[in-house]
Amino acid sequence: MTKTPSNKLWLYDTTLRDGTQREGLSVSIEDKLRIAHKLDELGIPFIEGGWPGANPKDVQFFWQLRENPLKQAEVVPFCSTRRPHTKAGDEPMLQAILAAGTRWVTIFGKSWDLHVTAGLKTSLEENLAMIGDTIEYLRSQGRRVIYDAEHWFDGYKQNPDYALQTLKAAVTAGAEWLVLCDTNGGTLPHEVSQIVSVVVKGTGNTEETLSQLPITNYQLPIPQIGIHTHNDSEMAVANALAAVMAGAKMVQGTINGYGERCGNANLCSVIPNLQLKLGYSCIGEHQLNQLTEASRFVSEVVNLAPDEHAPFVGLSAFAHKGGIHVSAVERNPLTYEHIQPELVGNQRRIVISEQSGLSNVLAKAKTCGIELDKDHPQARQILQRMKELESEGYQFEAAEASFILLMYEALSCRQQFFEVQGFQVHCDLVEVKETTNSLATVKVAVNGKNILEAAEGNGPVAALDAALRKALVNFYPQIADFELTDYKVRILNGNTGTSAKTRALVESGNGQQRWTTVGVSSNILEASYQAVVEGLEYGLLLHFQAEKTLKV
Ligand SMILES: CC(=O)SCCNC(=O)CCNC(=O)[C@H](O)C(C)(C)COP(=O)(O)OP(=O)(O)OC[C@H]1O[C@@H](n2cnc3c(N)ncnc32)[C@H](O)[C@@H]1OP(=O)(O)O
Ligand SMILES: CC(=O)C(=O)O
Repeated sequence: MTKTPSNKLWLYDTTLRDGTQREGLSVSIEDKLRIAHKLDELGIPFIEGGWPGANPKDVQFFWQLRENPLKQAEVVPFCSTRRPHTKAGDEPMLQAILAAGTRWVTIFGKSWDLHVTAGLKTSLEENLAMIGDTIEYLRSQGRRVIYDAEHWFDGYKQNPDYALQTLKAAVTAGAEWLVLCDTNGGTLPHEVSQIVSVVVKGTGNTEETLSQLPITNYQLPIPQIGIHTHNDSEMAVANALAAVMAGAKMVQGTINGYGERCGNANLCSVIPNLQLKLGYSCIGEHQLNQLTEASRFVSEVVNLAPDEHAPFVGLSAFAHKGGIHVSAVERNPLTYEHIQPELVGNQRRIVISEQSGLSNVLAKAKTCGIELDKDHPQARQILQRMKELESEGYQFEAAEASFILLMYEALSCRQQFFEVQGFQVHCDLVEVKETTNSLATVKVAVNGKNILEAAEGNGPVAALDAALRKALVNFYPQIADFELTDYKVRILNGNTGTSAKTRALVESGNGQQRWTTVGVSSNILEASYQAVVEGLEYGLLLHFQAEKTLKV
């Protein structure tokens, strides 16, 4: 007999149901299966898989999951109560969730009298019967029931007596969890605290009473309270935390906060806040430190760019740019970090820019294996040169590879793999059916040999890149693995018309790593050429210095 720790919380992920109600997010069955297995690995105990009666994909999902079941999580289908004036047993939707073959099911019903009369167009009594009959029927079929009280907070504010009657109908019929939903996302944390406290007291399951009960194997007295919040007032996470602090034991949310309209409570923020700040127990420590990876995995699968500024799991969540910050963080990370990034699987990053001080340069040098200190004669020179270039339009925070080359240059250890002696680009403006319309010629010197090469491309930068590779590949065969993966151009002072300066950012890769280089000029080709050349140079540098630590 294990006594349930009073700090134990149950997470309920609805990425595969409410998350897919986000505009612009659509997943295949394979995507859903991959995400479900990832959430299972993360230790989420309840995973809402979809609404099987609503579309064929969700039916298939539950069938396919049986062939490759989850290790620890309960997968849960979701459905509404029966329709007005029907029999629960005759409802095809309820048959569909039974056919999903799960232990648990989630049913949502109406708490707000307005929704009953204006939405369902039925009587308040009939809505109570719909909730009760549906849950009773599912219980009679051997299912355990989570009841989502839709529009709970709005309903309670308008007509508390009726809202409480809906919960009573659910509990009397056998629901084990009552999940209070802030469906429209308009409730504020102080209201959530107050209203959840009322319901928790009503169940008799306050922290004081719970601590005196002989609770075994994580079984809590029935019913327990859960929370499901939406982010329309940007309060979803705060409201979920407020509900837990008022006694809720289940938190529903989604990875990356995906969900209808402005989204749901973001579990990537809810979990570390609960676990690291409030001392609740949700998932294992070894699972918490997979949170960043899980967040990025899900954004990759659903094909949405990750939010780089997301708390806890974003690329910038522990990125330090201001020189004052970097100086202090290098001495003690607590000065500018609210948690250790590694606890959630993230990492500290130092950003180089005109906001940098010497500390940024030293920290960045260290990540390249270069041991510099503040008294090193070249350290301040690197900082000053970088700031001068930033004032001319270069941007190193997005182009670390160019900054590293600049550092090597200042330290007189920049290896010259090749020297570009000139280039020409010819653009064919005549409309042709073929995609090729640019021709570049380059003159390069390698190891004292002069090479003249030409290549075509579907644009001038592609042609230039191809000509350079052609000229160099015989000397450096690894160049065959390099590819230009992204190219961005920004006009820096647009009000000067065609004489404006251009910044070109080129992202290159070698199949294992990616790096970005920058060029700036009033000539767009010249800016692109600088970035392309540095891209090739940095790729070679990575290749030749892969294992070498440079000591200056
Ligand atoms: C708060 C939430 O997020 S709830 C989940 C919302 N998610 C979705 O709606 C996604 C999946 N939905 C669907 O695929 C479809 O809407 C379906 C299959 C569920 C229903 O489709 P349709 O039968 O064509 O109905 P439609 O979508 O137009 O309207 C919803 C119906 O559900 C009824 N309904 C809404 N809530 C409930 C409820 N709690 N209990 C019973 N019926 C309900 C509405 O009254 C309406 O019925 P009516 O058309 O007989 O008046
Ligand atoms: C159930 C649900 O998704 C909601 O009320 O928002």
